[in-house]
Amino acid sequence: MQQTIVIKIGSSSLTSGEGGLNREKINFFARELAALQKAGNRVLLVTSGAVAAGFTTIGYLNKPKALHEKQAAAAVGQALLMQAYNEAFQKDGVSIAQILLTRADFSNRQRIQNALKTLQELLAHQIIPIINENDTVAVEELKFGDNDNLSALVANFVKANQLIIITDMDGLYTEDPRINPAAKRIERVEQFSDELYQMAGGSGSSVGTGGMRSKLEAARIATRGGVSVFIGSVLEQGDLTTAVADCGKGTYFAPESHSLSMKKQWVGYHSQSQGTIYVDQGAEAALIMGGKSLLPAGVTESTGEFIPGDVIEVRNFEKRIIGRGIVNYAAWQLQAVYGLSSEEVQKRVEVQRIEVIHRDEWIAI
Ligand SMILES: Nc1ncnc2c1ncn2[C@@H]1O[C@H](COP(=O)(O)OP(=O)(O)O)[C@@H](O)[C@H]1O
Ligand SMILES: N[C@@H](CCC(=O)OP(=O)(O)O)C(=O)O
Repeated sequence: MQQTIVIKIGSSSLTSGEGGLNREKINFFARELAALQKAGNRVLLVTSGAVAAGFTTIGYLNKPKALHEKQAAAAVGQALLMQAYNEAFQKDGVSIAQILLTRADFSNRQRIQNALKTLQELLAHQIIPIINENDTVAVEELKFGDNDNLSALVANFVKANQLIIITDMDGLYTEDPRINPAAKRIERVEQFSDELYQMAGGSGSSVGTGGMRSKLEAARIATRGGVSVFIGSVLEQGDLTTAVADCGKGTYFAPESHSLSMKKQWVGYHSQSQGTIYVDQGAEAALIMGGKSLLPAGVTESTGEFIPGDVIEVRNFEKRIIGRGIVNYAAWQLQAVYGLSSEEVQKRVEVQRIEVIHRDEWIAI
């Protein structure tokens, strides 16, 4: 069966710790991806490695931390990365294309629809799109940073069958094996839990960014969109095909059977939030367990200058994010009715809908 497969390769798998590209590895991955495409699949690559590839050319001794330095390194490295991929894929007679995206592009309907049409056109012509974050223009607060989340959004957007996240570790372990060598690998995940998130730590290498935590977040986003996910290693010839065939060296995540609608995906993951609403424990339970809408009675505070129709974040009494939704009140209207009954609210403000967030426009995170 022809499948649409998004493959994400992290910096740790493409570069050396001291910076610079590892051409042998790039040639190897190009061969693996070409084989997958020749087997009849639609293949997209999300690649990291621009910063790690470029920083030595600029003269930095280590992977830079300041944003302007990372952006400069990425500008140098992205060209080197594409040059290396181009030469590698040419050997297998495969053409490639470069796509650079930012988080802001996903929140803009027209821009992302254009990107989708471009991707579809490329795939129809057997060209492998190679996607990275547009590091030089991304603003710090809105950066993907690690590409794991970017790969999940891409996978959902193209309605991929599988997302394969290739890293330097053969899957998710009960603890970072670099810290505890006795940690055990988790073969399959059917359901996400707090316990699972506690296992996943940050990056263990000098070139990686998000570690297992951001990979787990990406797996959650993609599986909610109906995409199967694999996190693991691809080291030898045939490993990628094996990973796609459900017997790779890593951890598999089952897709949710009732995947989120495009609208809910947009609310939860693509859109930019314009403010935050804080709710009490009763409202949290109603939203999370009861499948109910949020009413003013459960709101304790809000921040941001939102207007009706904006997407906002919802946080609980511990200030932990619990979800996102489309708000039916302007910030000033909501401020006038915190904690009030719906009857009281109607006397004080004029709103289209009494619910602060309707349950159909709410997504738990
Ligand atoms: N529970 C865990 N299981 C496996 N790896 C983990 C875990 N927690 C943290 N890690 C770390 O995550 C790293 C992979 O993430 P990262 O360095 O961001 O790689 P990449 O560049 O491939 O995205 C591993 O090298 C490992 O040290
Ligand atoms: N867009 C950046 C990604 C940075 C990064 O380190 O990501 P990752 O290796 O996936 O954790 C780059 O190309 O360098």
